[in-house]
Amino acid sequence: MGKAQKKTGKGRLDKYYKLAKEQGYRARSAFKLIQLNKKFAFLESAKCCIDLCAAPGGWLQVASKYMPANSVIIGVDLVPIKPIPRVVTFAADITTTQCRNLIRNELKDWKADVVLHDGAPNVGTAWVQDAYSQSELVLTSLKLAVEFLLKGGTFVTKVFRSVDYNNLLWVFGQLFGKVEATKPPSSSLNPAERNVSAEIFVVCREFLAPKHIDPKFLDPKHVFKDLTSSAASGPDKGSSANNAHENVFMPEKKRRKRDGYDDGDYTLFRKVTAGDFIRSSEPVNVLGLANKIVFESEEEKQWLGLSLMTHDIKINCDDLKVLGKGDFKSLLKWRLALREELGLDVKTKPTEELTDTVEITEIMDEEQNIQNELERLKAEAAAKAKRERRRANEIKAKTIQRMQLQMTAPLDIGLEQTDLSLGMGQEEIFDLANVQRGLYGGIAQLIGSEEIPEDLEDGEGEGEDESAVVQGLDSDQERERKLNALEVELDGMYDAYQEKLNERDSKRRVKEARRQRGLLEEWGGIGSANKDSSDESCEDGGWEKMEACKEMDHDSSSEEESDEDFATGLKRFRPARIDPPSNKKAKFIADLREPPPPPSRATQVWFSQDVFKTLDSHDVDEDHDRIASKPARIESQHTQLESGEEASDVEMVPRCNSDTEMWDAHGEVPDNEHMAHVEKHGLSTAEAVTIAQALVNRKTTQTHLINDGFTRYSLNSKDDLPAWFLDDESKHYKPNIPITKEAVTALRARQRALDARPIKKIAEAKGRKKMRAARRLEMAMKKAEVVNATGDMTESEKAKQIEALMKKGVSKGKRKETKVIVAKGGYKGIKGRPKGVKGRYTMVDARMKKEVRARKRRDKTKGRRR
Ligand SMILES: C[S@@+](CC[C@H](N)C(=O)[O-])C[C@H]1O[C@@H](n2cnc3c(N)ncnc32)[C@H](O)[C@@H]1O
Repeated sequence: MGKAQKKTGKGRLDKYYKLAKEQGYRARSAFKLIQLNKKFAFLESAKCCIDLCAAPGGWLQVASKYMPANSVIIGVDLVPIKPIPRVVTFAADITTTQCRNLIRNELKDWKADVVLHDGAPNVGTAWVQDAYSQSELVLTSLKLAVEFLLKGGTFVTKVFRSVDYNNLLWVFGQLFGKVEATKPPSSSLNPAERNVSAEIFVVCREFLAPKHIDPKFLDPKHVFKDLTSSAASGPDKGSSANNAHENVFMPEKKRRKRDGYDDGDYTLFRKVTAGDFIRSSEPVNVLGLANKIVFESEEEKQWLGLSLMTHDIKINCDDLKVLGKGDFKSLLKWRLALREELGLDVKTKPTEELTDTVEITEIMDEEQNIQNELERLKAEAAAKAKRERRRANEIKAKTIQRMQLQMTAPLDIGLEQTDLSLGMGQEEIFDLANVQRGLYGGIAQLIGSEEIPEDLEDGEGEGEDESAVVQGLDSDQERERKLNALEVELDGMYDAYQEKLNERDSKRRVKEARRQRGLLEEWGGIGSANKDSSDESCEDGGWEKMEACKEMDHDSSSEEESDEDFATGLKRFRPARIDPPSNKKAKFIADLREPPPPPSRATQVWFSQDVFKTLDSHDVDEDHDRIASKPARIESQHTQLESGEEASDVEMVPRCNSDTEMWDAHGEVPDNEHMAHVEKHGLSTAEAVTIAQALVNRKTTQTHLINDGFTRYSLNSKDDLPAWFLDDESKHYKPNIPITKEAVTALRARQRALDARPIKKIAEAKGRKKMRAARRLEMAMKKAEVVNATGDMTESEKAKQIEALMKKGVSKGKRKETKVIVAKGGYKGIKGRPKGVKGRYTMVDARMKKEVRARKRRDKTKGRRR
C-alpha cells in the first residue's frame, strides 16, 4: 500500500490481519476479494484480470490463486509491487495515459474478463477530500474498465458512501447489466476508521459493451457536478434541508453539499413512509433526503390501488436518488392530488408558489438548454476543425516520410499540393501553371532550396500574368514548349536532388554501388548479360533489338508496301528511316554497314534444304548473304534496286542480325566483370542461387531461362522517360523471381561461414604465434640432436638434458620485464637511459604509475567480485 500501515493499533490486532499473515497474503484486503468472489464467483472463469491500484498485491495474490492456470493477470499501482508469480505489474498512475498504454501494450488485442479496483487516494487528510478523490479514482478505473473489459465482463470497485455514491451507482447501471453493492465482512464497520466504515464494494457484472459510451458518464465534471458547492459557505448553504431542496428542483445540475454526513447521522439509506411524505409540510425536503418511499401501513397500501397511482409514480417511489426534475414534479403533483382526495388540502397558496417556482425553473431550463446546445455546436465545430487540422498534418507528415523513404517522386508531391488546392476550391482545375508551381514547390522543398526558376516565379505573380498564362495555354506549341522546358528542368533538378542525397548519405553511395552490382546478377532478359561489357549499342537486350528491327520494318513497309511480299514464315527487316539519330541508333546503323560475318552453322543447315536447290546459285548466294549478314537489308535492297530484279515468289528476307548475335545465348559475349565478381564472391542473391541450382539439377534449361527473360518488364521502352522515373522503376518494377528454401539456406550457410572467420589481424597474429612455436621446437630438436651425438654423457644425462631442451622449446619463454621508471626526483626531465638502469625500461609520470597500479588492483578483485 502506498501509505505504510501502522504496525500498532487496531489494524494490527484485526483478525484478518493475522489471517493474512498466516496465509501469506500481503494485505488483509485480500480477504475482501476472497469474500466477494465467494459471493459472485467471477475469478474462477476469468482468463484475464486487471487489478488497478494493486499494491502491495493482496488482491493479485488472490486472483493468481483463484484464476485458472495460464490466465493473464496485470497489476498497476503508483508504487512498485513486489513480483508475484504469473502476474505482470507496472508502477503507474491509473489516471494517466501512460498507464493506459502500458496495459494496452501488455494486452495487445486481448480483453479482460475482470477489472478490479481497490484504489484509495493517498491523501488521508480531510474526509471530504478523500471521499471525492476516491470517487474520481473510481470513475477513472471505470474508464479503464470499459476500455479493456470484454462484453459480459465484471468490474469490482471500492466506493466510499459519500454524496457521490448514488451518481456512481447510476453510471454503473448504464453500463452493466447487474450492479450490486455489498460490504464483505472483512471490510470492518468501524466508525473510528471512517474510510473503512464508509467503504463499500460494488460488483458490476454483465458489461454491456455499448458501441458508443456517452463521455459524460466518465467525466467527473458531469457525474459529480457541484464541485464548487463544498467551497461555498453561508448559514443555510450547507444545511441538508437546502441541499434536499436543490436536489429536487435541479437534480441534474445541483448536487447536495459536499460536507459529508450530517452530524450524528451516518446512515446513507433512508426510507420514508408514503404517509409521512403526503402529510409532511415540507415534501420537497422529504424527497431530497430520502432514498425510497415505502407503503407499509394499510392506508398506504390502499393508496397503491387508487387511480392516482400510476406505474411511473410507483417506480419513482422505489428509488428517489435516480429521479430527474420531471419525476419529482410528478411525485409532488401526485401528493397534491392525493391530499385533495384525502381532504387534507384545498388548492392553497403554497401549491401556487410551488408551481410558480417550477415554471421559473422550466424557463430557466429552456434557456439553459439553448445555451447548452450552442455550446455543443461550438464544441463540435471546434472538434471538426481540429480533426481537419490533424488530418492535414498527418498527410504532410506522411508525405515527408514517403519522401524520406524515397517512395514519392517529386511529381507526386507537386500533384498532391495541387490536389489540396483543388480541394479548397480556390484554384482552377487543370491549371498548368499550378501544376508547375506545385512541382517546383515540391522540388524546392525536396532539395531544400528556396530557388524557383524565374519563369515560374513570374507565373506566381497573381493576376498580372494570368492573361499571359492563358494565352500561353491557348497555343498548343507554347504549351508543348513549356512542358518540354519543365521536363528538362525537372530532370536537372532530379539530378541535383540525387547528388544532394549522395552527398548527405555515404550509406546511399554504398547502397547504390551494391544496387549496380546487383543488377549484374539480375536476370533481365537476354540483353542484360552483355550490358556492361559491350558498348552503348548493346544497351538494349535482344528483345529491344528485335523491336528496333520490327519498327524499321514497319516504317519501310509503309513506304514500300506495294512492291514487297512477305516470305512465308520468315520475318523481314527493313532499314529504318535514318534520322539524325541518337548514339544508339547511329551505332546500330554502323553495325549494319559492316562486312558480313561468315554464315552460322544454323544458316548452313537451313540452306542445305532441297527447296533452295532450285534457286540458282547467284540468288541463293545473294539471299543467303542477305539472311546471314548483318547489313543484308541495306545491301540487298540496293542490289535489288540497282539490278531491277523482280521479286521472286519466295523472297528470303534476312534478319537484321545474325542468329548467333541475336538469340544464341551460347554466342553471347560473356560479361567478364560480372563473371569475375561471381567467381570471387559467389552468387549473392537468393534468386541467382535458385536459378543456378535449378540449372545444375536440370530443373530448367538455358532456353527456358532465356524465354523467362521476356516478361512484361522487358517490353518497356525506356525512351524519353525521365531519369527519376527510370530510377524508381529499376527499384520496384522488376520480375519477382521465385526463390527456394534451399537457396536461402545455402546463402545463409555461406554467410555464417563468413561470419565465423576470424578477422584478418587476429588470424595473422595466430599465424605468427604458430610460426614462432614451430621455430622454437625446431631449434630444440636441433640442440637435442647435438646432445644425443655427444659421446661423453651417460644415457640418463642425455635424456635429462633433452627433456629440459624440449620443455624450453615448447614453452613460450619468459617475457622480458620492462622496468617502470617514475620521472620524478633525479629522473625528472632527463633524456635517454637513466643512470644505473639496465634492460628494458619505460619512463612514466607519477600519475600514470598510480593509474596502472589502480588498474591492476581492480583487475585482481574483478574475479572475486563476480
Ligand atoms: C487499499 S490499497 C490497495 C490494496 C490492494 N488491493 C491489495 O490487496 O494489496 C490502495 C492503493 O491504491 C493506490 N493508488 C492510489 N491512487 C492511485 C493512482 N492514481 N494510481 C495508481 N494507484 C493508486 C495506492 O498506491 C494504494 O497502494
